[in-house]
Amino acid sequence: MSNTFQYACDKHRQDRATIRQSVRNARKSLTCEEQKTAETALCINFSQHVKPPKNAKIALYLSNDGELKTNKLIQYLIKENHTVYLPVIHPFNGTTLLFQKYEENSPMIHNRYAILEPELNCSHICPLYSLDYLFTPLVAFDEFGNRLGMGGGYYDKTLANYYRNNIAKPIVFGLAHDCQKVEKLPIAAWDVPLQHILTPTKFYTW
Ligand SMILES: Nc1nc2c(c(=O)[nH]1)N(C=O)[C@@H](CNc1ccc(C(=O)N[C@@H](CCC(=O)O)C(=O)O)cc1)CN2
Ligand SMILES: Nc1ncnc2c1ncn2[C@@H]1O[C@H](COP(=O)(O)OP(=O)(O)OP(=O)(O)O)[C@@H](O)[C@H]1O
Repeated sequence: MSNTFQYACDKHRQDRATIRQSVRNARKSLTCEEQKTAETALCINFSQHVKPPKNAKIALYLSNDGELKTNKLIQYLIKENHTVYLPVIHPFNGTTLLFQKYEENSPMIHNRYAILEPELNCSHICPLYSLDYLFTPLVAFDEFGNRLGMGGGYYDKTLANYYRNNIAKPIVFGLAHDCQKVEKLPIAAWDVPLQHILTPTKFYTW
């Protein structure tokens, strides 16, 4: 590998890490009150812009690290007779995600990042292509629908074949606070762009 190419790669990685750190700090400094308001506004904005099919299968996540809280949205979706799925880090490869059905009384455990996930139960796993909607967490997004995550590459790896194979389902959304929007992200070849982003006040479509 040439020195120039190596320098460009290192710079790119460093730029992504800098944005990741500054946006993580911004969302973590939101007050409890701001988080609560955002969580309620998200439910309202969802019901105005997103019209799931009847009895839809919808993957979300449980919030961590200042992420937009999803608890109210999950309760709302269950009440509307949709089925909610949460990510579980794959027990064998440890690098991709499975999506497991979540109900109020589902047994939960902490994963390696101390994020709650359903205790693995193979009969409750939904194949990716049977999900109607997949809501991904993200650290930063830009006006082109690019997504920067926590840096584990879990969603990118899970969705790697998605666009290549031109698969219709699931529709992939990002969920974020408004303060997570940046002008332009330095993108990587493996980044999976989003079709929609929902924030407490906006709905973006590409
Ligand atoms: N709520 C939520 N769930 C999710 C994700 C997410 O971004 N948010 N993920 C999205 O992919 C996956 C988990 N990915 C994650 C990757 C890194 C860290 C994290 O906190 N990293 C620490 C360093 C941890 C270590 O030292 O091992 C850090 O950067 O401070 C958290 C989640 C699956 N579940
Ligand atoms: N499709 C893929 N195939 C192989 N490696 C991948 C793939 N996607 C991502 N990676 C690897 O994962 C690492 C982390 O990727 P990246 O920084 O884009 O994660 P992220 O999008 O921020 O995290 P996440 O998707 O977990 O929220 C990268 O260093 C890259 O090498």
